[in-house]
Amino acid sequence: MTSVLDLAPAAPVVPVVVIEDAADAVPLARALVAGGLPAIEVTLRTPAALDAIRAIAAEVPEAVVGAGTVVSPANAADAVGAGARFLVSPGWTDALLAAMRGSGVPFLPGVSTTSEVVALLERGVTDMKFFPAEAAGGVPYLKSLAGPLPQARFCPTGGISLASAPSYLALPNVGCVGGTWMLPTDALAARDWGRIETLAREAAGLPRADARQAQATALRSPSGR
Ligand SMILES: O=C(O)C(=O)C[C@H](O)[C@H](O)COP(=O)(O)O
Repeated sequence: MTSVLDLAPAAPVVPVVVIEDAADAVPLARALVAGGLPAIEVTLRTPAALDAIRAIAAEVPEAVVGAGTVVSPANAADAVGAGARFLVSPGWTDALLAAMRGSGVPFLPGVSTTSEVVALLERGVTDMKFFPAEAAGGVPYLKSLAGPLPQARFCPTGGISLASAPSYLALPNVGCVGGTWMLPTDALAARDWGRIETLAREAAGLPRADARQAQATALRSPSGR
C-alpha cells in the first residue's frame, strides 16, 4: 500500500480543507490541482465534508482526495465510502488504527509525543502526522526524534506557514507538510479560486528534503556520478 507521504511525489504540501458548502468542493479542488497540489485532505469537521469528498472523487480525477479529522472507526468507513483515497487523524487509539488499517487505503495516524511514535512503530506503522506541529515542538522536536527513531516519517501539520514549511521539509524524517495557509478564509468566502490557485502554486514550489539532497548531489557532481 502506497504511503500517504508518497501519494504526491511532486507536491510537498497537503492542503487541509474545511468545506462549509459542498458546492465549493469541485472548483476548490480544481484550483488546488491547477496550482500543483493534487493530494487534498478534506476535514470531516463540517456536515458538507462527505458530500465534498464524493464530489471531488467523482469530478476531479486528477485530485487524490482524502479525509482528515478521522477520529472514529465510523468516520473511516464513511470517508472511504464517499471516495476518500487516504485517511488522516489528529491522534490515534488502537480501535481507530484497526479501522484505518482495515479501510484498505493509506492512512496517517496523528502523534505529538515520543511515546506515541514508539507505540505506532511497535504496531508496524512508520508514517505519521505530527500534530499540532508548531505547538508540539515544531522543527527542533522532529529533529530530536530523527536520532533515536529514524524509521519514523512525518507529515507535520498545525500552525505551519509558507515561511516555516521549508525548515520542516528540509528534515530527513519529513515527507510532506500539511496546512491551510493556501486557503485563506476571505478567499474561500469570496470563492476566489484564482487566488487559491496562486497560493497553491507557491506552496507546490517548495523543495522537499529528497529534492534538496538530489540537488546538492548534482551540484557536487555535475556529471551525476
Ligand atoms: O482537522 C484535523 O484533523 C486536524 O488535525 C487539524 C488540521 O491539521 C489543522 O487544523 C491544520 O490547520 P493549520 O494549523 O491552519 O495549518
